[in-house]
Amino acid sequence: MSKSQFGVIGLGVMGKSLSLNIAEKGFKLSVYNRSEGEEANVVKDFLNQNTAFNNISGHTSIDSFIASLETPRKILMMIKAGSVVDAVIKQLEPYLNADDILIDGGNSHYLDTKNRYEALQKKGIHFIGCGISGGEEGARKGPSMMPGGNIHSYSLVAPILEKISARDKNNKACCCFIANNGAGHFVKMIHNGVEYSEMQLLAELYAIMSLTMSNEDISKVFSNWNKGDLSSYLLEITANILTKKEGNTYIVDTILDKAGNKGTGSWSSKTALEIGIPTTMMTSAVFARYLSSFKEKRVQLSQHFTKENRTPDIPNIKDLENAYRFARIINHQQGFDVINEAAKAYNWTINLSELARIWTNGCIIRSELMQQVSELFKNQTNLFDNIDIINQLKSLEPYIEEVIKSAISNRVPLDTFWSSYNYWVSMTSAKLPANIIQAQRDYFGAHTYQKIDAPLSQFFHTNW
Ligand SMILES: NC(=O)C1=CN([C@@H]2O[C@H](COP(=O)(O)OP(=O)(O)OC[C@H]3O[C@@H](n4cnc5c(N)ncnc54)[C@H](OP(=O)(O)O)[C@@H]3O)[C@@H](O)[C@H]2O)C=CC1
Ligand SMILES: O=C(CO)[C@H](O)[C@H](O)COP(=O)(O)O
Repeated sequence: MSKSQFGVIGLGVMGKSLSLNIAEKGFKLSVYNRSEGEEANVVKDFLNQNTAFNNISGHTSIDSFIASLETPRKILMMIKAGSVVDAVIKQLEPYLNADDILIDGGNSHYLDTKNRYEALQKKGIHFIGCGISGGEEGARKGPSMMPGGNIHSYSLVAPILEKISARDKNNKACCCFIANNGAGHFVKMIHNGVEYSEMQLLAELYAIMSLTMSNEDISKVFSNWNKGDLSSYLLEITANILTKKEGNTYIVDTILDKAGNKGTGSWSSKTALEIGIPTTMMTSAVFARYLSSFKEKRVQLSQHFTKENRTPDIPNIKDLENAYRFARIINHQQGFDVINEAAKAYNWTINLSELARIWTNGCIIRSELMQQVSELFKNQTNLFDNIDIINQLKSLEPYIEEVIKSAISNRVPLDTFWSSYNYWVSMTSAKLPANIIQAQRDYFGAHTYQKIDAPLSQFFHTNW
């Protein structure tokens, strides 16, 4: 019997969908899932539910899984990130030979990927840390794929990865080699950071609009926006979420307002803090999720505030639309800025235009704006180097100001909209009050300061 061209380890949400996608594209595939305890029937159930595919073989032992694969082996791990990945690599290692290719498609931390890449490289095993985005549906129909490692190992699996990934508007695969070692997982991490802000902006719009509007009406506005330059996957699904009912009840009205997270947003923020890039929006979106988790405390404290019996004064739809347009540009600039700086720090050559291109379809942050960003990055690496973007943000400024004023008057927290505004105003201010910070630092700690009227190489100290 001929051997399989590809193997997938892990038949969870993503692993199952990717396996079906790979099989559908005609590749002979082997799948493996652990089979202890509750997991006893995972592989059997998967095969039984997908009898239409006769090119998938299922395995519950590593021995038979490995023996079923042609060499060099090409294996995708689609498993829980963290120590599980190390444990599975440890299980696989005795069976792997030089030139075999192991891909980690989960949301692993890029520094873990770097370490795994270097450890496996010593044995001649190719390791590819591949960010994959698109959720369950994207994985089944075509995700956006962000492989990192080295270009040689990528070239060995490119025919499969590029075949199963989404297509951009020119029918090109939404998959390309990102850069060395952990770069693929790095950009996926920042993708998720941008995703956090995009989600939070929509949640904040919902917060302010629902003061006077029904779910149905908010959904109509979002659907309308989704027909033009604001269109995005997240806007589309949020419009759908708002109208979904169970019986007579809107499901969204019954969902507890405590947001979860699996870590990639906070990793993005920590990384940005470490390399000194102000990703204020994704960071405030992470904190907004954390704040939401204090539900019991919030309920207790809210008792000190009675709702005023007056009609809320909410901004008009045009203000909201333009504030949203403004904040999304800032969010994308911040996300790509941290990627650009990290690329310098880690010596990665990342083509930002190409990265934005593979995010135009398949992934969670796919959007019309991403398409425009991909075009803009053909000529520059910073959106603020484009005069049309500056003029657009300038013209949008009054709208976000109206939205913020209204949020204050209605006591609605708009963490991420505020962040975008503050960032923009700071970034476009020639003078900030950091002279006071420098004086304070020098006062209490003799940290010294530079002067506006002296060469920047000179540092001064005052005996305050
Ligand atoms: N869901 C999503 O939208 C996306 C998820 N990802 C990432 O992809 C990866 C998989 O996610 P997803 O499919 O959603 O997760 P699931 O929880 O659905 O599946 C997790 C998989 O990991 C396996 N696993 C868990 N613990 C162990 C262990 N100790 N030893 C061996 N195998 C183990 C599970 O096996 P078992 O069934 O036996 O428990 C299962 O196959 C994660 O890193 C996730 O962050 C990336 C993009 C999108
Ligand atoms: O990677 C993803 C989408 O791109 C996953 O869905 C991820 O789990 C989302 O992150 P979180 O659970 O922290 O919201």
